[in-house]
Amino acid sequence: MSERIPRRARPRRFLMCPPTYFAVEYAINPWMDPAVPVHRARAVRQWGELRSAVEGLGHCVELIDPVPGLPDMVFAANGATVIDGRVLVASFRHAERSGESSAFERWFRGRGYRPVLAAEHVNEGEGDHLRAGRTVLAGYGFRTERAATAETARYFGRPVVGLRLVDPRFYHLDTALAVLDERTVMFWPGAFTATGRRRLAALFPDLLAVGEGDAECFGLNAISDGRHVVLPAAAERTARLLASRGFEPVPVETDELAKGGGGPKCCVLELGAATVLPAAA
Ligand SMILES: CN(C)C(=N)NCCC[C@H](N)C(=O)O
Repeated sequence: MSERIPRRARPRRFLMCPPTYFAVEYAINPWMDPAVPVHRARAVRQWGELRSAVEGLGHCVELIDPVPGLPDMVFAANGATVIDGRVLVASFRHAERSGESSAFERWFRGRGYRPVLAAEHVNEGEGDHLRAGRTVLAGYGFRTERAATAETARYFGRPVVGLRLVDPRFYHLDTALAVLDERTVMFWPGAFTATGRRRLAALFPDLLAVGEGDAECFGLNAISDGRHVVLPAAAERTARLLASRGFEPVPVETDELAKGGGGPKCCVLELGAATVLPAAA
């Protein structure tokens, strides 16, 4: 199953937030250590390269203004979940990030998105909600709460499959699993319960397991358009696995941003399909 499968890129629109105020001033995940210096200029450069890589694949990037005092806002994927133009604005687990909700809500309302709803339950947006065809995979346990699953299903009118996360290093679903296309998912099995692993196996004919080492360098925090997969350069085994399946890995350096506990996917929030054709497809 593999190299011969023709992979088709789907152009998307993404929302990103420049890391103007990026810093590690508190620790709300196991990767953050305020004692380790952050080189903001390097983070800004890596973020710029990520943006260029995404745009270079033919995707559109829109920007939200960063807000002083919200150093994690660069991880825009957490700001909301957007499906078919409906917006469910995140409600953050930690007070340190709660100010981001109103910034994202204002952005969506200002751009004319409707409806826009502030989530009632703790719900960290696309960090824990990944689409696979009509189904939404919903991680819960560390950030998003289990009750959010029902709210997400009601609001979007889509089947939502809850997946409990069990390893605190992989506190958001998109640190432990990447949807490559409607039938192909890659994941690190150790981040899930036996029930979760069974659910994934039942849903995806092509379920690719990656090793713990690549998961630890955020190799699963990848952006797939169905053909190209943007992922951290350090995840070399994952890149080889993807290539063997006919995907085109696009490595980027994001180790400075990783000090905040995220990778490439954390920095982009999907807004929907783009109308332009991808240059690289
Ligand atoms: C995949 N996504 C969106 C993430 N994993 N987000 C990174 C969030 C990092 C932030 N310091 C936090 O701990 O919330």
